[in-house]
Amino acid sequence: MPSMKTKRAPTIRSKLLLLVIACVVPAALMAVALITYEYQRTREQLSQTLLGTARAMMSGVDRDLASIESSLVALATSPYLAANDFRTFYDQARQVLAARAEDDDINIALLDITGKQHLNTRRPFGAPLPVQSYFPGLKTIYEDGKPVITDLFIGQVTLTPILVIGVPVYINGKVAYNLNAGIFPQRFEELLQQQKLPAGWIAAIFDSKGTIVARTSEMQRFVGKKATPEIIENISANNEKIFSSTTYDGITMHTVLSHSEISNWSIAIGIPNEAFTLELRNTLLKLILATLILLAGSLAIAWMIGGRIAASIRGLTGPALELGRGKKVHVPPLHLREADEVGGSLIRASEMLQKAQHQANHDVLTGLANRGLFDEIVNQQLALCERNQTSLSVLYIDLDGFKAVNDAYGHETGDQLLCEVAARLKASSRHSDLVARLGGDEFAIVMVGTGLKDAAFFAEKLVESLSAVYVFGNLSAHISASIGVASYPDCALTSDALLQYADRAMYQAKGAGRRQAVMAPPAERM
Ligand SMILES: Nc1nc2c(ncn2[C@@H]2O[C@H](COP(=O)(O)OP(=O)(O)OP(=O)(O)O)[C@@H](O)[C@H]2O)c(=O)[nH]1
Repeated sequence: MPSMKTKRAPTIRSKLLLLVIACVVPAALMAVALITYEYQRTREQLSQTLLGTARAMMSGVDRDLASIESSLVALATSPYLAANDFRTFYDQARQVLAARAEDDDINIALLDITGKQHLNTRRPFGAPLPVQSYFPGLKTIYEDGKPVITDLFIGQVTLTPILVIGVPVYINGKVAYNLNAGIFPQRFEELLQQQKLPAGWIAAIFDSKGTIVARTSEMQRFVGKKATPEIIENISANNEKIFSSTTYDGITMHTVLSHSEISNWSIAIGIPNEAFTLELRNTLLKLILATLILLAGSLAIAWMIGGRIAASIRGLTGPALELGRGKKVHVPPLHLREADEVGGSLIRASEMLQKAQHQANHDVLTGLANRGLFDEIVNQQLALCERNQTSLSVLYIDLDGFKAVNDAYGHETGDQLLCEVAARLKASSRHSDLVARLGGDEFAIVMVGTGLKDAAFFAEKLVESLSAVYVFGNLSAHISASIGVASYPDCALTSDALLQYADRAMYQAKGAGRRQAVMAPPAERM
């Protein structure tokens, strides 16, 4: 026969643990996916909000520049310029600056085409001034007569980074001078600070070449410096952009950039990536921790419940074995409905088995032992008698005149009479004796530890008891009994022989006139 490897089936506990894992892990993964999705959404929303802020800041800068430019354009029409009255024009320019109270970081200068400064509000009128000033875009004012906003450069008077808005001054239809306003970058730093960005966030303004004009932090260190290549690359794209960049200090920033078509300047706002990811990481860590706690708790509960279920099921093992042995099954409460139901089924199966066993060994009408059981018990008891040197007697009982009762009162009354006979036999015999119905109106009794004489004495009494009138309602029946008695070891040594001799003696009783007991003679012993 081929060898068969039996694989051990998984336990309830392992199945429950698997169930818990199958429930908790997908839920946790789903939560991770949702949190990550939410994180991406928030990041996207924040990017859009930031872009809006950058756009608003950029137009604030544009408005500021435009306002300065328009003040200059108005001043450039001053009649004092045409009259070469620079002294009065100087005072007028100062008044314009004074009217713009917040503009102490602006100065006004008047230059001719050679770059000679005729006045500069940063110096008293008449004080020496650079004879050949130059700023980027100076020439174009004379060439195309249009205002210019320069990039950041080092001013000749202040020797610090500065930028200039220059407008043409027309005299007799020709550009005779350029009137310009020098603006310190600090003006834009203030504009950035007004936004009150959260700590760690950085905003910066860049001119058209990507030079840092203002920055929310470390202004002194960075002003006039070129932006990082990533920023410059995105500035040149001339668009609104959301991208990742790294600062000079090596901090990776989530950056938004807004570019102005008017000034050609740009504003960038950056949030450290760390600020973004830290929140996500913390949330994910909390989720993982919560999942682990939940998993551990659920596994512990599953382990406990699995143990209880297993104990309930194992509680059925004993009753199942009892059932197998044909014993009456007792099932204790198992505290699990299904196990209790199986236990109940085992009890019912045991009851059915017991009933079947009883039916196999007993007479259906009287409930007495049948011939099979009688033979079995006689054989068992004979073995004991042989070992213990004790005696045993068999009484073979046949009713006299029973057929007449059947015939006179019917079969049912005959049955009732047979039951009454059985009851009288049971009532007369000892607990240790076995009463059997061998068939029809024939009965037998095996009397353990009883010799031939005692058995014969008992048989005679039994004849009288069985011959007493039988009353069923208003019916009364008269029968009697003939009994043959045989004993071990006096008459026979085997069950068959004992029954045979008792039967023969019973026939002798019949032959002798019925209603009597006859002993099998010891002489007939085999
Ligand atoms: N009511 C009933 N009658 C049965 C049953 N089994 C057998 N009999 C009848 O019992 C009778 C037994 O026959 P006999 O032993 O000849 O009847 P008897 O009148 O006692 O005859 P003797 O033994 O010679 O006295 C038969 O008529 C059977 O049909 C039973 O279970 N119920």
